[in-house]
Amino acid sequence: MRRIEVGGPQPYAVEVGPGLLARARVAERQVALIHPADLPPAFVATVQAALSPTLTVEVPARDDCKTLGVFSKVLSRLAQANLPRDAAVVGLGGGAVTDLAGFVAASYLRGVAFYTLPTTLLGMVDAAVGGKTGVNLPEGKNLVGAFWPPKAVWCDTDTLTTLPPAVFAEGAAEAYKHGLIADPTLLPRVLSPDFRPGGPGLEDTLADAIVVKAVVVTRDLTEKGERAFLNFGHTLAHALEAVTDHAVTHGEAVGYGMHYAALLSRDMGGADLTAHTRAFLRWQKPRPLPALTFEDVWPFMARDKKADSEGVRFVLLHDLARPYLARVPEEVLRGAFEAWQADVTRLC
Ligand SMILES: O=C(O)C(=O)C[C@@H](O)[C@H](O)[C@H](O)COP(=O)(O)O
Repeated sequence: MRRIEVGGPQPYAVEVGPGLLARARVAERQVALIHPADLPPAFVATVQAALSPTLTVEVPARDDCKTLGVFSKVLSRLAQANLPRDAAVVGLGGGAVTDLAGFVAASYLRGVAFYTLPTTLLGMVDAAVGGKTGVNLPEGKNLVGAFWPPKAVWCDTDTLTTLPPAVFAEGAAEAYKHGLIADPTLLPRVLSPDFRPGGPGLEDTLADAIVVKAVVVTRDLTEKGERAFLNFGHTLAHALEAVTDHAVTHGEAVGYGMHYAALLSRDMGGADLTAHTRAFLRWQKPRPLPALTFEDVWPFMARDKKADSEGVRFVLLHDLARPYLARVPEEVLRGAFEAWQADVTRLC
């Protein structure tokens, strides 16, 4: 069992280990439990037994739950149950549902307590930790939301054994990203055969990947500075998700997006780290992309949240663990896009 402390205005702990769904405890007397429709019923039953929720709300799976329509319906369910302000919202499931549940918690009665029980690798390494909550708009990913940190995060590693291998591999993209931006020891460990559900390398590699995020969000909860580095690969990734209406999953898109960001980093004068991002794509084996042009993705990249009034900014790497934010000239963006397309067509 590993315990990772997250500091900042509202400190909390992330616990990583087996059997945690049954051990979840909250201080609040009333609880709204939110989970996706495709979650194994045994997970829901275990958490219901642990927390005796006032109501349990099932929402559509994956990003289909991250809409203003679903958000509004969930809020109505809480209001119809007269859930009071001293209640808690608990998000159980993958990153999409914990993003939605957190935004519900941040908004209902202007804010109630929030807890996360991630059941996917992506949720554990990334989405359930750090307090970025929200939903998508047709115009782009996560365009509406709030910073609303959880009071506790329980990563029950037993849940990972039920994941299809492709879903586990999706989540590995965020752990690999933490290796590229901060802790290069993670790079071989994520690609190692020991890093698998039930494997000997799982708990420590997962926990060390979470530590990277915990350190950053402790220092910069609301992304005034270094938190933006956690967005490495996400400018193209979010565009791929939006332009394909989420047919490309977040983890696949991050794998693709990291390779684009590595090409941009090289073309802007940084070290050539593309062997790492190619190795990751070979390992992850994302589904092939539809044919896309730069013009298809550019409108979505232009709405990226790292853009300021002077335009879009990308997270690039001078070298491993040396991230920085930069504006990139259009000809460099286009050139790297062509190189990226040639690579991903060959590799994936
Ligand atoms: O926590 C962060 O900060 C991140 O950027 C981590 C990302 O991996 C994550 O997907 C995040 O939700 C994206 O944030 P966004 O601000 O680009 O929507």
